[in-house]
Amino acid sequence: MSSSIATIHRSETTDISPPNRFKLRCHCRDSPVEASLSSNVAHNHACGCSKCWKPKGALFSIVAVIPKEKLKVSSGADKLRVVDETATILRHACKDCGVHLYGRIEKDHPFKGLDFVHVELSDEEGWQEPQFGAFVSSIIEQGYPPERMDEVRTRFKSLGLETYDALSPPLMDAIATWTAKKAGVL
Ligand SMILES: N[C@@H](CCC(=O)N[C@@H](CS)C(=O)NCC(=O)O)C(=O)O
Ligand SMILES: [Zn+2]
Ligand SMILES: [Zn+2]
Repeated sequence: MSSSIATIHRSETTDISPPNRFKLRCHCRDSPVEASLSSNVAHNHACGCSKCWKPKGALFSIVAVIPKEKLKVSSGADKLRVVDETATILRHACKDCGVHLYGRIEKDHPFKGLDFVHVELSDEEGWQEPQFGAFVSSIIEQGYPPERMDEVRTRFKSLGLETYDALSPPLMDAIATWTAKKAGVL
């Protein structure tokens, strides 16, 4: 891994014992796809972008990262397909119910080595709480009335969460630092 950001994430995640106890499951009643996670997640947040999976009717996705070696597809791997092969995050969805089990980055990128996951797909408690709202303005692109954005941002504030129209400043700084190092200007 060329970037330090995955190291940062790794130091923030905690191993869970016994390994593979925590499972994410798709919404299929029969033979759900299962991913087993062996650590907690980091940078959990609400994402308003159009690409991250959210339950029907939800305005935001809840999405976090976990080192990819901490995630194993433990059942139903044959039902997974990549939603968009051209995206940076290769989101692996169940072809029957559409739920995204994990998103992985294969190309050179500051977040390569981290998988994107939705902990609401787990029955367990104790996951990191959402830390901020990201890509908030993107909900307008999906039909949300722009004149009602104040309500959305106020709701986040009432939950003690900042809102951003990209990622949070520390994550944007980490991406920019990676890019600057790659370009040789840092
Ligand atoms: N406004 C766009 C934003 C999409 C976007 O840039 N999403 C971010 C947050 S998940 C991203 O990192 N995307 C990379 C990818 O989807 O591969 C949308 O709503 O579709
Ligand atoms: Zn499914
Ligand atoms: Zn997103």
